[in-house]
Amino acid sequence: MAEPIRVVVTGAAGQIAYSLLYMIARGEVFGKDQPLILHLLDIPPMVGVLEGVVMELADCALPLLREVVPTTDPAVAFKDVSAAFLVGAMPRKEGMERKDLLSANVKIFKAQGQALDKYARKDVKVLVVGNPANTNAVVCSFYAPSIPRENFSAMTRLDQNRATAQIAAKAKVPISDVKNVIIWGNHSSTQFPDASHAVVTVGNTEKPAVEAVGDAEFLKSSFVETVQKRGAAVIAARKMSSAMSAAKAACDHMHDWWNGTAPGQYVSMGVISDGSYDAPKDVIYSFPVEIKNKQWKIVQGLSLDDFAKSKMAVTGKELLEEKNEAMAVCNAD
Ligand SMILES: NC(=O)C1=CN([C@@H]2O[C@H](COP(=O)(O)OP(=O)(O)OC[C@H]3O[C@@H](n4cnc5c(N)ncnc54)[C@H](O)[C@@H]3O)[C@@H](O)[C@H]2O)C=CC1
Ligand SMILES: O=C(O)CCC(=O)C(=O)O
Repeated sequence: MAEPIRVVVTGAAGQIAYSLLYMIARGEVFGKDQPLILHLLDIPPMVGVLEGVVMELADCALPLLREVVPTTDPAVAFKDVSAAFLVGAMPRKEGMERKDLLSANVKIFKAQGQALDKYARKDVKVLVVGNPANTNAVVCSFYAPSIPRENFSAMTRLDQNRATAQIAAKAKVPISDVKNVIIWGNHSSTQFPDASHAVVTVGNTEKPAVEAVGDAEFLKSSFVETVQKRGAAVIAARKMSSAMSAAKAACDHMHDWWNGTAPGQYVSMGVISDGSYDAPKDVIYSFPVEIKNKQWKIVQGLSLDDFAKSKMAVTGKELLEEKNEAMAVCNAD
């Protein structure tokens, strides 16, 4: 069996981590023959809760889990990690936009970028979940200059999963028969969920989603709005933000980054923008990517109509504004 790898989850005493840790420790992300040492980071007031999480992980009796390291010290948490799930941050409450969290959360990601730079492996794969995820990821990368920018990503996989589920329900097919739905831009209400390149298997035939769904207007209106506002809808219903689905999406994201995407299939990830599709450069923008040998590549050459271009411009502009605001907060520190 392989040597254990070290994986850190921040916000380890929180609600997303409560689902996420079990999935990682079961082998659903890094494989069923990859032993793990889990580093759990939270803040001092949560030490008691963290102890309970450690007890429960032990009580799960998971063969791949070789060691658990609970800590409030970033130097311990990030030491030699191969993968980092940066979940720890304040979640929004009803009536807030995700960017309202910016000034509180961005400082966490500055400090964690600095700690990653100092203590983590240089090939660490970093997934930022804590909101505003794209902007936190850009900040984290900025403060970790010794780690390639390509190693920082933000989670839009939950949006992709939500969009895929909407299309599967509308086309009346199992979720596994829908692929290549794209999330462009920011993990916010300006994101653009795009089904125009998605493919649905009906019977034994692959069809464009627009044909399988049979309702082009739906794909441009209520589909887009439902996905954009799904996080808020869950908060309104649960009085807490999405957790089980967020944990599942984090596993999907890291799983595909680690293991690669199937031929002809792409997934959406917030990654450093090179200006593809006229997105602003140097923000973390969600693109469709293909992954091989743990390296993502933005899918090129997809056609965009004026509707798509206008939506993508709005979300790109928001990301630039968020980045400027975040850097101002960091510089004021
Ligand atoms: N990108 C996405 O699709 C999604 C993002 N989120 C975001 O994930 C974040 C976490 O959500 P939940 O787990 O529901 O929140 P939660 O409040 O249940 O847990 C957050 C945990 O982070 C800890 N924490 C705070 N500051 C920390 C620091 N400096 N270092 C380490 N830990 C720290 C808290 O003590 C708490 O235990 C929120 O910002 C939420 O908005 C949630 C769902 C989806
Ligand atoms: O919507 C939020 O602010 C919290 C959780 C989240 O990001 C989501 O459910 O998409």
